[in-house]
Formats: sequence, C-alpha cells, structure tokens
Amino acid sequence: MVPTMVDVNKPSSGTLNREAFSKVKATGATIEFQSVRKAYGSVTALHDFSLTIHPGEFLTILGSSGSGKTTALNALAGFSGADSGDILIDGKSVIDEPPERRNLGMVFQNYSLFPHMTVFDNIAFPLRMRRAPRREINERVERVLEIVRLGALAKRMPRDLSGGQQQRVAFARAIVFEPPVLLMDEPLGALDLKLREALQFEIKEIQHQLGCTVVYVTHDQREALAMSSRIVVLRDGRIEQVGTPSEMYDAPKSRFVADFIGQTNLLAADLSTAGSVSISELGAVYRDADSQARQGAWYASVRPEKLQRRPAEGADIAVGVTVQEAVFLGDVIEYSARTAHGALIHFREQRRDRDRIPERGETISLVLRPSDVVLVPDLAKTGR
Ligand SMILES: Nc1ncnc2c1ncn2[C@@H]1O[C@H](COP(=O)(O)OP(=O)(O)OP(=O)(O)O)[C@@H](O)[C@H]1O
Repeated sequence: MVPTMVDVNKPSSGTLNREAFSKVKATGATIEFQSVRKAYGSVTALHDFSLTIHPGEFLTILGSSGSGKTTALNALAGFSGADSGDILIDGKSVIDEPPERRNLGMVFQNYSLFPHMTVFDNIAFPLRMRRAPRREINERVERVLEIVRLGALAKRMPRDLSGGQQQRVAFARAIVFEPPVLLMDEPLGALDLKLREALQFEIKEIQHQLGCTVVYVTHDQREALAMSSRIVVLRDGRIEQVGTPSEMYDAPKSRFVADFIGQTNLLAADLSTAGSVSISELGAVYRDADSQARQGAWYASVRPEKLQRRPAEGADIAVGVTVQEAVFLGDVIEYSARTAHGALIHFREQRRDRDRIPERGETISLVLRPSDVVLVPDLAKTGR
C-alpha cells in the first residue's frame, strides 16, 4: 500500500502519535552495577564499575572512543560476561542469565533489522520468540506502528526504507514487548544532524510516555546533555563523574569533565597563597576561602558565556582582551581573543539588535564573576 496521508520520508511527519501511548506501558526497572570489572587480555576495559540506575531514568554513558561504554552496556545486555562483580535488575542478579532471559529492549547504531523480513515481521519477532498468541502479536505490532507512525509501511522490506525509518522500526521492535529496560548503543550515529535531532526528541518522548528505564550510550556530549536525566562520564574504563546534565555543566569535578562537556576556557590556577586564587593568564587574583584545602594541579574552568561585556560591579574580575576572531552565528557571536597575558580565550554573547560586532585587533574589556569560575583538579596529575 502506498502511503497517501502521511509523508513518512520527512522527519517532521515522524511526530509520534501520543494517543497510541496510552495502550502501551512499561514499568521501569532498577539496575545496579556492583564493582563490575572486565578485561580483554592486558586491556582493562572496565574497572570496578558501580552505579545504580533508578526506575524510569534516562541514563547516558558518555565517553570518548575506547572508554568502555559498549563494554558496560554489553555486560548489562549479557553479550559479554564480567570478570568479577554483579549486575542486578530489580534486585535480582542477572550476571549468569543469557541475554534473552534478561528481558531488555535493545537498539543499536546499525539498526540490525532482519533484511528478509517485512517491517511487520521484524517488529513481531520478539513477540514470536516469546510465543505470544497471534491476536496479541497483531494488536501489539499495530499499536507500536501507530506510535512511530509507520503503519503505512508495515509490508515494506527494510532495504526500501530510509535510515530514519529503519531506526524507527528498530525502536518499535525494541518496545513492542514493553520491556522494563531499553538499551541503546549510539542509535543515531548513522543519521544526519537534522534527523538525529528529530529522533532525539522522539526517543525522549517514547521513554517519557512508556516509563521504561533507558541506558543510552553515546560519545556525543550534546546528545547526552539534551536527552539524559543523568550522565555518567567514563574515561579509560573508570567513572570520572556522575550527575544531571546541569551538574555536569555547572559543577564539573575534574578538568577532563569540564573540557569534555560543553566548551570551556581552562587556565592554570595558582592556589599556593592561602585564601586566594591567582589566574595569571587572565591577570586575575580573587579571594576564595576554600582554596587552601586544595593541593596538586588545579585549573580555572570559565565557560565562554560567563565572560561578558558589561560594567564591572563589586568583586568582578576585569579582563582586557584583543579580539582575534568573531564568528557570526545568527543569534550568537562567538569570539576568540587574546588576553594581555598571552592566553587565547573564547567568549560568546547573545546578539541584540544592531549591536556592533567588535573587529579583529580591537581591544575590549570583559568582566567575570569569581563565582562563575569553577576550580577543577587535573585528576590525571593529582592521582585519583
Ligand atoms: N573483544 C575485544 N577484544 C579486545 N579488546 C577489546 C574488545 N572489545 C573492546 N576492547 C577494548 O576495550 C576498551 C573499551 O572498548 P569499548 O568498546 O567498551 O569502548 P567504547 O567506549 O564503547 O568505544 P567506541 O565509542 O569506540 O565504541 C578499548 O580499549 C577496546 O579496544
């Protein structure tokens, strides 16, 4: 059947059918990783990984290539064992259960649809594996097809679908048996930016409506910020920090997290004088009573939007800079500039009507609140 009412090729027409959700519900499970360790020969991919994920949470494992994200997800899915430690789902150890007995929905980057099966049969597959009665299969598949608005394509083969449509079929197949946990490993990695953004919204909506617990893997920090209730940053197989997106952005606990999540200016900070912080590259010294308890190598993390052109007030730090580059992005202008002390810094401002954009070589004065400076240790240098 050729679709006439809905143009399923356009991302915008993939908007979910909200009414269809009322008939599909999954109660999210609690997941506990307890000191999970996994090595491949001499490479320890996961060190002592402990984490509790709450029911209905959207938990993202974020890290660069090789940090251990897929290893953690595969241990939960049951695709690769753990060398030690335990994994509990709703309080029950699943470490010795094969993948099919863990009752998890899964979506991967390469869609992994069965090429010789229609869209309908692909989605029906998990139900057939569970020996669901034919009537129930038909009802459930139709319901999830309604949710992802692909009903018109039920009889197509995967090769006749666009990438975005294939990924919607993969979602439909993952949620059709109403799993308490949905695992996703870079599910949007193969799609272009616009489609990624549309599907990010859809995945969030599906998760919110269904109530299942999601464990999501990505190396894209923007995607992690946009989608997650909490983010775990992995680095070389260890948890660097766990927190909500705003905690990770506003209060990074290490130089690595400050740098990895969002953009920032990282400047060496000298805390050797009790009660004060000196950032020589900004020519700044300010009082900070907490600074004396800190040892080792510290950095000041200054987000680009915290450096502002406005009159200084009270304890504001004044920073004179020479503009190097101004990049016009429509609503926002991003600048790179050199401080009088030689550091290249970045700042960003919202553009108001008719604002004149400072030119290259122009000297301007910026201000910064001491409370907007986040001091972060270099864990690699101070030891963990
Ligand atoms: N089957 C394997 N054999 C040997 N080493 C492996 C194997 N699988 C993973 N590793 C190693 O374990 C470490 C973690 O790999 P993992 O795939 O978990 O990382 P990742 O964060 O998912 O990376 P990516 O984003 O590139 O997929 C890497 O150093 C990787 O080379």
